[in-house]
Amino acid sequence: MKITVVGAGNVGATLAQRLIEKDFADIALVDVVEGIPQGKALDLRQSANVLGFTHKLIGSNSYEVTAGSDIVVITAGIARKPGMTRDELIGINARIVREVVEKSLAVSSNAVFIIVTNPVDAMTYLALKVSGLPRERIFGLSGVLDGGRLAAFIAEELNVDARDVVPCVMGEHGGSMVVYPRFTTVKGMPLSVLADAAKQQALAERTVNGGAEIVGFLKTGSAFYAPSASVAHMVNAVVNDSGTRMNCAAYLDGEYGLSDVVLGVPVRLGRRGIEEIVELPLNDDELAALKASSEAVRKLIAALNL
Ligand SMILES: NC(=O)C1=CN([C@@H]2O[C@H](COP(=O)(O)OP(=O)(O)OC[C@H]3O[C@@H](n4cnc5c(N)ncnc54)[C@H](O)[C@@H]3O)[C@@H](O)[C@H]2O)C=CC1
Ligand SMILES: O=C([O-])CC(=O)C(=O)O
Repeated sequence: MKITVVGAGNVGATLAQRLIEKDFADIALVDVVEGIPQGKALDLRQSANVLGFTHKLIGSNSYEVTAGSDIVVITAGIARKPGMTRDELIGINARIVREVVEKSLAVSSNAVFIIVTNPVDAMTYLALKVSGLPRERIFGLSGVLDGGRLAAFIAEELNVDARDVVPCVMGEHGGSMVVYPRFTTVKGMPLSVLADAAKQQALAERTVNGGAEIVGFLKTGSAFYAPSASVAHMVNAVVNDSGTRMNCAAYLDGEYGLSDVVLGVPVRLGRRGIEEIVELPLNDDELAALKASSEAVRKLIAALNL
């Protein structure tokens, strides 16, 4: 296996570290800034002796080293600062994602693409259109991260183990994201039963603002430990052809009554990418929230002028 990570910044470099330490694939780390991918890859390689991994890790400013990749993860782009929404990144990041998709695809025509760059739903849509690839092969990071945050907040609030939480956050990776208490469970019990309405509301609000909360602390950029762990979880499912269910930003073609839009929904991930889009039995209110979220993403997609 060979995995390319484009963008050797906070998310990309931490992801490269997580992946090389799993020792299941060669890793190519690419960035536009000279020296950064080379230096970070060299630094990581020097941990092989003590950590005991055997796969290759190369850093470069050129896509030659990425040729023949099975998976390409795109983290290239700018991150937001305090006071900004993810949407404000769209102009610069759309240009970057377009270029990265074209250059990566030219040398890895069979790869599965995982988009991280924000605003991720619109960037995943852009990547689909630029590449012309089937929707199974391009999807984005959203629900795994947002669900991980919800699980952390539930663990703190209800004094349970985060590992026992099966979270369900869908829709946009942005202000209109939707937390689904009926489909979020702790040891099989729905959050809608475990917590009163006010607590559910507070947990949902903190989840929706989870990214901004970290930006507020860090000041210079956004979260990267949980994001890189979330992408590694997605990569793992593809590498192992596991069929594991998780929520990702996927192109909808009639599912949930929505078409021609990218939105966070439950999917099964395997070697070919999205094996299945899972349609939960949402009630009218739950479906209305997902539709409203799709409208927010559609506005961003329209701004791409594709
Ligand atoms: N979808 C999600 O859940 C998440 C998305 N993100 C997004 O991921 C992106 C990256 O975040 P960070 O790693 O924290 O940012 P960062 O600023 O630490 O790293 C970004 C890297 O991209 C590189 N880059 C810029 N243009 C490039 C190009 N044309 N080709 C190759 N590399 C290029 C930069 O040189 C930099 O090293 C941001 O857009 C951020 O909003 C971050 C966390 C979660
Ligand atoms: O908040 C940001 O801008 C980065 C991101 O998407 C997240 O951490 O959820």
